[in-house]
Amino acid sequence: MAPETNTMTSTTIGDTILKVEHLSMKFGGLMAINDFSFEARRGDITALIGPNGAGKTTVFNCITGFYKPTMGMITLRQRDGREHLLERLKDFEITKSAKVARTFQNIRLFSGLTVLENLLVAQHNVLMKASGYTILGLLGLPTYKKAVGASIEKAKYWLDKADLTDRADDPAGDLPYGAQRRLEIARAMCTGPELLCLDEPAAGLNPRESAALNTLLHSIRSEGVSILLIEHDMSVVMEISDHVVVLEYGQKISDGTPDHVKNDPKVIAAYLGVEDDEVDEVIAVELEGGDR
Ligand SMILES: Nc1ncnc2c1ncn2[C@@H]1O[C@H](COP(=O)(O)OP(=O)(O)OP(=O)(O)O)[C@@H](O)[C@H]1O
Repeated sequence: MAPETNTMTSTTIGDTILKVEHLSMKFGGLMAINDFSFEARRGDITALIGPNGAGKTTVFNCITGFYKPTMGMITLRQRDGREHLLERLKDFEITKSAKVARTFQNIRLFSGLTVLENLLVAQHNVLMKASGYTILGLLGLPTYKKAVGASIEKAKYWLDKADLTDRADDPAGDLPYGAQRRLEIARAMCTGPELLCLDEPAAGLNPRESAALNTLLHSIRSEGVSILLIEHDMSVVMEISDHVVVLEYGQKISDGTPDHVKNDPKVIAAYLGVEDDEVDEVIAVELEGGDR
């Protein structure tokens, strides 16, 4: 069990951790997200998929405080029952108070710092709090020393989970691409999130790296941490997700289990690039196919 990570119990499985209601985001004349609602359940891996430009990253940016939505409500419900309206919080409060962590499409590590240092820097907030924000605290307070010990334990734990222990002292920038992706996720886990948002974590990975990523995500889920994922690689989505939500042109077109979504004619039409007025035709053909 990860240091300070809560255990998943029967009372917490299956309840809602994130509720997005009537979310809209307008950029000038472009309605990037239009009245979009969905829920992510605690302990699930929820995937947000859709064609290029559908609005997936915009939704992530609204959830994690990088954008203020034009309209809508985003509620994060913590294990202890506390609720946070994310659209009202600043991005750092979303990480610190609501316990939402994220990674980005492009890797954002401290490439000159070692792998271990990247994981310790992520725990800066906890360490500073334990120091009482004073130099005396840094030098002598027992609470600070205890917090340092706990941070190192947590870093070691996630190094192991991300299969990076043997690279702990190497500069992060020297790691192969797939290992850098896992380090980013391990670093996000060191902030102690309840919800982890991953923007295309499998992009650019080879099959072996992709399998290592899946193992890491499964182990995160087994700790009771919920995952919200944007992903283009359908084999990753279908293999690891409990729940899939599909966006097209900023609107939800499907929502359900991977099997449900995979067989949804609207999703098939969206991915095949069928025009709106041809969707009914595609659906009819699919339904006929289903009857055979
Ligand atoms: N800051 C911005 N200013 C103006 N338009 C934006 C901004 N961010 C996103 N958009 C537009 O909003 C729409 C949705 O973009 P978004 O990046 O959210 O889609 P996406 O589904 O994540 O795409 P991809 O799969 O290609 O990453 C696009 O038309 C995009 O050009």
